[in-house]
Amino acid sequence: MKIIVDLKILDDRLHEQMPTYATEGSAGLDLRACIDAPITLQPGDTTLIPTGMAIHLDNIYHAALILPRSGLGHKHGIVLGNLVGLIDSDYQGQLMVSCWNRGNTAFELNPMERIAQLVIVPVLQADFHLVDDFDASERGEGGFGSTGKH
Ligand SMILES: O=c1ccn([C@H]2C[C@H](O)[C@@H](COP(=O)(O)OP(=O)(O)OP(=O)(O)O)O2)c(=O)[nH]1
Ligand SMILES: [Mg+2]
Repeated sequence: MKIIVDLKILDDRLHEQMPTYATEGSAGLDLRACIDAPITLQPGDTTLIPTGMAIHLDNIYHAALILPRSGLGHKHGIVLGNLVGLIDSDYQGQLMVSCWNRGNTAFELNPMERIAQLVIVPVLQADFHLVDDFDASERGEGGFGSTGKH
């Protein structure tokens, strides 16, 4: 489904490099590192990177997720310090990416490099109905491998 989302550009360089879906079927928009000079991320380092943009989803049934890019994560160990970023629908600040070098070699992050991706997702909010017992389900309380390995 397509929705319209308010977006503010906070870094002029983005006017030339607006976030776009790379292909018609892309789920994520790549976010760029709006930094002024290259940053070297040593193994184990985590640093907060500004993306130069803000969005206001303005709908309690929408959220956005910041996810790693698979190439950076798999080949270079560059993932997110918070594993996944959750952007609330009422957040109006700059989108920030916590960049973590979980690998064992240094990584140079260059200005305007695509570092992570943003996926907009639907959300359900719950009102909780307190109960003493649940209606029985097939799984019950089994988890953590309770169904076996194969
Ligand atoms: O990777 C991220 C994660 C969060 N945020 C922004 C948007 C989000 O709506 C806000 C708060 O995020 P979260 O609720 O995950 O952080 P918190 O540590 O619980 O902070 P708060 O007390 O502000 O909710 O920070 C980012 O820009 N990037
Ligand atoms: Mg929070």
